[in-house]
Amino acid sequence: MKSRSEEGLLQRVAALLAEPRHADNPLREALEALYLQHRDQREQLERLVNISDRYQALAREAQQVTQKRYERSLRRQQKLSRISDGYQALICERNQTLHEEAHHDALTALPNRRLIDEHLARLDRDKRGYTLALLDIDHFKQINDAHGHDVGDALLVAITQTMRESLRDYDLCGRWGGEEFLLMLGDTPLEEASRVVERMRARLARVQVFMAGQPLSVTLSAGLSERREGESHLDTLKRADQALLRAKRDGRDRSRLASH
Ligand SMILES: Nc1nc2c(ncn2[C@@H]2O[C@H](COP(=O)(O)OP(=O)(O)OP(=O)(O)O)[C@@H](O)[C@H]2O)c(=O)[nH]1
Repeated sequence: MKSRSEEGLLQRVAALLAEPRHADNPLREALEALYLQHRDQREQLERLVNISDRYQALAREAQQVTQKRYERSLRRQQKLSRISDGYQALICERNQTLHEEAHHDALTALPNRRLIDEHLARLDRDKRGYTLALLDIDHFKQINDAHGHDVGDALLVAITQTMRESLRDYDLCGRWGGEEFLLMLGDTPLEEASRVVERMRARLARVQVFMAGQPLSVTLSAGLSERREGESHLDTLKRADQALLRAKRDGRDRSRLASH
């Protein structure tokens, strides 16, 4: 703050003022007043510089505290948002699982009645042509009675696996009831659907599960109906069911087509 030459000058002035031989000097009084005024101003300036330094230190400290607080709050926000993202992903996954469970059969994982109904309603809305095929395992009760429900279940699972593999990408197969399945073949006329179903029945007849080393297999009967112009899926279904009944009556292990 004080330069060395200024300090030296002040010391010289103070020494001159202290000299008794200058006591009567006419300039002494003015010099002393100047000296005192300068000293006051210097002290005042030093105080101001001190205040300014303290203020700057405080401002720096406050800025650091604010910065730390901001970083802490940012970290907390990031953590919360990570938790919230994870939670949302979990809810989304849960919803998907719930949706899957609500629309699929627990044993075979095939679409259940609810999903089938939604699909049929969509087909009706789209006013597209389609053929429905009801497939029913023949004498399934005998399998259950002779070998137990678990073997029946295993056979159902094996059959649905093969059904899924035999379907075209745009077809849908659902579990209609216990041992009954519904194929929904969009944009497929009756004759073409019949070929698809016959191919599938032939493959399904070759599916086997083993019981005490003995192979078990089943045959399936099918009833097919093609949607008539303006008809609702309920009527198409009814005609497929009647055709299935005929297939059963005619000896099972065969398909019957409803008149179009
Ligand atoms: N293991 C097992 N059996 C089932 C399941 N759902 C239905 N069933 C059985 O399937 C059998 C169906 O019997 P029915 O309706 O008399 O028909 P079926 O014996 O196949 O005779 P037809 O259809 O006339 O050829 C019953 O014994 C049901 O208990 C299931 O999820 N698992």
